[in-house]
Amino acid sequence: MATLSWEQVKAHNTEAEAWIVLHGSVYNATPFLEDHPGGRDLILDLAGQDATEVFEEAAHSSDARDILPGLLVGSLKEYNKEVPTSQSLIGRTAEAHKKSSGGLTASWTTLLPTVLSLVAFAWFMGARSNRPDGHGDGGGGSAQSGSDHSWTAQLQHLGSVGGAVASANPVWASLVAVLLLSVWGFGVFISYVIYVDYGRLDKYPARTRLE
Ligand code: HEM
Repeated sequence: MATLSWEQVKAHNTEAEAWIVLHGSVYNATPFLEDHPGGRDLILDLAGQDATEVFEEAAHSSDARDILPGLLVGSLKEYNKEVPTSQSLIGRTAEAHKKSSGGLTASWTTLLPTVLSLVAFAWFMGARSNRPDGHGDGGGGSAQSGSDHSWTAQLQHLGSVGGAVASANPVWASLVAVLLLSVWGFGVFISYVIYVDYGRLDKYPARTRLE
């Protein structure tokens, strides 16, 4: 690949030879001028110059970037500017978004309800088997002790009702459990799809600006 100097780049500032510099590489934009969705003038105004910042500010898509290799002339001899691509900005924006939501990343939002339900289930089962009477799970418990109105007693009661249903009709109980799990899984899946889609700003028009 040809190594070019700034003098050479600056000399190619006409419509017939409109060279622009992007991230230290030199491109001849002339064949693409008429096809540029942002208009030919935007590129022509920058002919013979470094267009990296404005190019990235316009958040060009990966489709736009795929055009570049076909226009490549060479690389600039000296170029030490580090301009992040809007593609990497998108990655960082998604990352920052994750952090700003209190560390509740996609995997946590998936894991947390699972862990909590498992803990609650284990606790219910434990509480149920530790009941002093051990019988009458279906409706018993309302007159067990003075603490029955506390939330823990209510939860234990709920657990014992669940346990009674499960032992009375395990097939039905498993079907309900599977149904609930599927609804929950579908919810997690949909929120994840929305999240990932949201993070992919490159899918939207180039005029989308990154904050
Ligand atoms: C050879 C270099 C360039 C190529 C291959 C290119 C390619 C494209 C493509 C394919 C789009 C459509 C949207 C997308 O896919 O991102 C676009 C839009 C755009 N480009 Fe470029 N571009 C180049 C240089 C520039 C430069 C130097 C500017 C300077 C400001 C610029 C500004 C814009 C703007 C503002 C839009 C949005 C147009 C709109 O949404 O109406 N582009 N470009």
